[in-house]
Amino acid sequence: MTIPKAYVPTHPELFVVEFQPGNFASRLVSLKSFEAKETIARISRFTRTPHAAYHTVQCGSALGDNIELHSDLVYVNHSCEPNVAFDLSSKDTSQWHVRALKQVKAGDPLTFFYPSTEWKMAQPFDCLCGSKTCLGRIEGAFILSAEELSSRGFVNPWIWTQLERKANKPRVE
Ligand SMILES: C[S@@+](CC[C@H](N)C(=O)[O-])C[C@H]1O[C@@H](n2cnc3c(N)ncnc32)[C@H](O)[C@@H]1O
Repeated sequence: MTIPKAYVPTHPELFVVEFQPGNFASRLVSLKSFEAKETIARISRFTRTPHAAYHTVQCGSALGDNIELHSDLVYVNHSCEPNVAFDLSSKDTSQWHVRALKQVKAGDPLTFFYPSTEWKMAQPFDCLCGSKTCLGRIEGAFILSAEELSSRGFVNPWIWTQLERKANKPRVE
């Protein structure tokens, strides 16, 4: 994504967006260090949308439970070994936040595990995270096992609910 014409940084004290030419190659880099479990930012600038897209984040298990981020947080890429969690588990949306899963140093790109929010992604992609436990194609949680999910630090509750539903669904022969 190239720099959008009207771009204004939303968290200039916390992050910088490194815009890269080419398809979806931009990323969000931390300007500060954070300890594991520390809250990095509230997820506060968003609107609900019924339409899932590559830039939306799922926030529940009902059809249309998606939010559109109107902040630099939209540039957080996926990693199979993420350093932050997008925690939208509270019923109180003012509690939704991004939290460090491990130590984050100034200069580190921020990454979260997309299947921790997304059951079935609108736009799957081949992961370039380069981690040892990289899953390859990222399509959402629906094709992953409980083991593959639970080793990523944090997964939102609706993903566990949807996984349970899938496991209890009678198979159609
Ligand atoms: C919400 S955007 C994140 C910001 C994006 N990098 C950009 O330049 O706009 C999500 C898209 O970024 C790309 N992306 C994110 N993480 C990736 C990864 N680990 N490997 C390859 N592409 C990734 C995918 O195209 C994905 O659909």
